[in-house]
Amino acid sequence: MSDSCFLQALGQRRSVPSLQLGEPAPDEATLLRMLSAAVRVPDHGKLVPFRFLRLQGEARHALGEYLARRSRERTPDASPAVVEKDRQRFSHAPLILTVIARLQDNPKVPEQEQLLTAGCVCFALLQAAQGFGFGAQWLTAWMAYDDGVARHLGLTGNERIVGFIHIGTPKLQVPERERPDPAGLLEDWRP
Ligand SMILES: Cc1cc2nc3c(=O)[nH]c(=O)nc-3n(C[C@H](O)[C@H](O)[C@H](O)COP(=O)(O)O)c2cc1C
Repeated sequence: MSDSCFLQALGQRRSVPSLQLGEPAPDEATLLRMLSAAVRVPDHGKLVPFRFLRLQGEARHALGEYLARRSRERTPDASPAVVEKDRQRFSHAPLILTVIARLQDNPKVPEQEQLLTAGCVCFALLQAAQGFGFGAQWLTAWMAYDDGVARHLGLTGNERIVGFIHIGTPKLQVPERERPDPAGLLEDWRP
């Protein structure tokens, strides 16, 4: 990829809402190439403070059934529409990669940096998915922060869900949305 293609890709990155993601998902070889891109993140101390948990096929629907139960447990007066939304959350995109931060005690690398590295992995996955012609969206919602969900997915005590990266083939071209004006965010520090 020439520099200009690379810069063009950076300038065109956008998410595709999970509801608009359908089959096919990346095949195994493509997925591994996407993961190779995603693991090339800045990583202080080379701790590799992340791992991936793949959700695909029937496992997505089984997780949806659990989420519906958990949703009712958390909010007994949740409306049927809310519970149904939770049941369906993982049923749209054909592939969801759960990016899990593995937090380690390290005198030089605080937890925040390890979480940031795992966040970079999420962003790199979005870029890689788009680069391979797929669409992707980084979602969290309550299920990323719920202890019951974490246990259900087999996380250990030092692990955190940083994002569910929904990946598939876009069903439509997503319109551009307004972006911040970078010049307005830039200041010079003056002593
Ligand atoms: C950590 C994180 C969590 C997010 N969780 C959600 C979410 O639960 N629901 C949602 O609609 N968007 C969520 N988003 C926003 C989408 O990933 C995405 O940024 C948004 O759809 C706008 O698209 P864009 O990436 O093209 O700007 C989240 C973003 C981040 C960084």
